[in-house]
Amino acid sequence: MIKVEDVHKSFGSEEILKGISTTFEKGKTNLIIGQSGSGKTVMLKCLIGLFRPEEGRIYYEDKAIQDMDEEEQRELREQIGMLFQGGALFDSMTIEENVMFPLRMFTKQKKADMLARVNEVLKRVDLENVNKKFPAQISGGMQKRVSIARAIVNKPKFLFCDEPNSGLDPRTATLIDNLIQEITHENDITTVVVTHDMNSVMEIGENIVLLKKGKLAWQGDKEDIFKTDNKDVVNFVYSSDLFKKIRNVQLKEE
Ligand SMILES: Nc1ncnc2c1ncn2[C@@H]1O[C@H](COP(=O)(O)OP(=O)(O)OP(=O)(O)O)[C@@H](O)[C@H]1O
Repeated sequence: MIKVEDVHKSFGSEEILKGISTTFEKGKTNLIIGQSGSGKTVMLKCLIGLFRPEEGRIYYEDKAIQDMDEEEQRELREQIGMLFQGGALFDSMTIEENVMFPLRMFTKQKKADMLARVNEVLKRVDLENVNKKFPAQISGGMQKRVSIARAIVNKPKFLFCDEPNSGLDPRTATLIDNLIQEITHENDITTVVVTHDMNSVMEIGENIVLLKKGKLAWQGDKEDIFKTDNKDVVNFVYSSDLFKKIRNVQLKEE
């Protein structure tokens, strides 16, 4: 579980996060949604410690990052898996080397043990016989699977994903969403996904945090989101053309 308490983050005189308080739950896919510029990525970067909020606290389980000494912060970094926008694989490394990277960085395991774990996670994401290929030699969807394998190879307790299915066709995007959710459940991970994709909201929205201009506008799950009258939620949901069309059809039928 990650608990966020009254987080403020500014750049110069511009306050981007204006006192966010929320909880991201363990064993669930927690989504941060909101219009472009609402502060989703800044929030994610505060969560992983890339940005330091001027005010507020971020608790990992019982301990706030702000109270951790260097050793505790290093331990926390080891427990974090990250899936960046676009996958961000190292082009000059093979798939196997890419996935092994966090193990080489954070552990002192023997090569054979690392390789066994790499093969285990590649199998989990349904990728076999690609070990010696380079990222450019496999499809975008496969690259995304490799990124997921790399994000979970060191058995993280916390997984952060920034727009994990951007640039993928809808079917592959759904497969990636479902894979992230399955892995979250299997390993009881606290997963936080930044997305503006309504399909993701409907597929894996177990705890959805809606940001609007740096404030928390609404929180609920994928069932709640279609029941609420909250104006910001309705505006967000029906800003998607697909949902506007579905809504029009429903209105015509009534
Ligand atoms: N390093 C930075 N320095 C200055 N301003 C920043 C920095 N990072 C983000 N911002 C500003 O913070 C605001 C929120 O940006 P953020 O990237 O969090 O939006 P977002 O909700 O993730 O949008 P999108 O969906 O377009 O990615 C923007 O106005 C952006 O210009």
